[in-house]
Amino acid sequence: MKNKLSVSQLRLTIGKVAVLKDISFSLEEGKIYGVLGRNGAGKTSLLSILAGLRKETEGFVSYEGQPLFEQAKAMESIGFYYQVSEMHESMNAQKITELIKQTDAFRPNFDKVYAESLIKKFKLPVNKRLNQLSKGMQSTVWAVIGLASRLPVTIFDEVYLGMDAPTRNTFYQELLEDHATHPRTIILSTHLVSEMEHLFEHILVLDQGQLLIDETYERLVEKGFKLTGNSETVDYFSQRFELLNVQMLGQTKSVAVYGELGEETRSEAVKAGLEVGRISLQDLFIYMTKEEDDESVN
Ligand SMILES: Nc1ncnc2c1ncn2[C@@H]1O[C@H](COP(=O)(O)OP(=O)(O)OP(=O)(O)O)[C@@H](O)[C@H]1O
Repeated sequence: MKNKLSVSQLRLTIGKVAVLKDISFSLEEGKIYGVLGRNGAGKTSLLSILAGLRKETEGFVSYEGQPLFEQAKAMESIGFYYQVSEMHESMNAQKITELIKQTDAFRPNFDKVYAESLIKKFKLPVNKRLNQLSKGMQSTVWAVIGLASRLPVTIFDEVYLGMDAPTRNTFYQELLEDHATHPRTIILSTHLVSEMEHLFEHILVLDQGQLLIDETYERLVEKGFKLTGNSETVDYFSQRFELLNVQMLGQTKSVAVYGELGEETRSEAVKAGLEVGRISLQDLFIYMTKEEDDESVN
């Protein structure tokens, strides 16, 4: 598949703070990406660079092979939808109907009929101004605009945080259905890992400004697993992998590890009496991004 966006040795420094550190990856056409990271990991900073809204300090960011920043084609093709409170004041003074009309005029792929059907589905009051809506409703309006714009690259930076659970659920369903009929590159940043993981085809994990993981969803969840059993046997097998977490349950040891297990090692481990289990993406994310002094992770 063709690469849409590429990032090479990207660094972003703000003041004296190294916000993004030597990041390289490519995003393919038509895939849904999850960008995961704890608070302050650098998600918004990275996504605003991908949207061409911020310039990197060092490195190279390209859209379809051309430098991205201030490139007209990239600006027309990439949409960035983020948390409501940060949206521009003048936009928030508009009615939903006006916003739809305006978007229809400047986004060539915008599907007005689809937008109106979503507005109905989400029960949004079309004649109210955005700043008269609740935070969750405002987020939903931007999610609707983002979906119906059908841009080649759509970035949702935690736009769903203000929505309640049923609204988020409808948004996820719509996103999957619309992506199936109109494939395009979609990037979703979140820390709502367990509730959104079914959406992702590929995952990037950021941690303290570094890219920790760049992996397909399938391979990522396959590479995280748990070995449980006799302590010495667990140690013998787990030393071949990256150790993520250790738990002692009496004489039984349970470790979460990351790496290529392979069928041969799996059957050896099972033969040696170990239980080999899966770990959820959420746990994998927690283990990989925990800090030394985090007490919430045992
Ligand atoms: N304008 C700025 N001036 C100084 N530091 C900044 C600025 N913008 C971001 N940062 C710093 O960059 C780091 C990454 O911030 P960013 O907003 O990209 O993280 P995030 O992963 O999106 O976090 P969250 O999940 O909390 O929204 C943080 O340490 C933040 O304090």
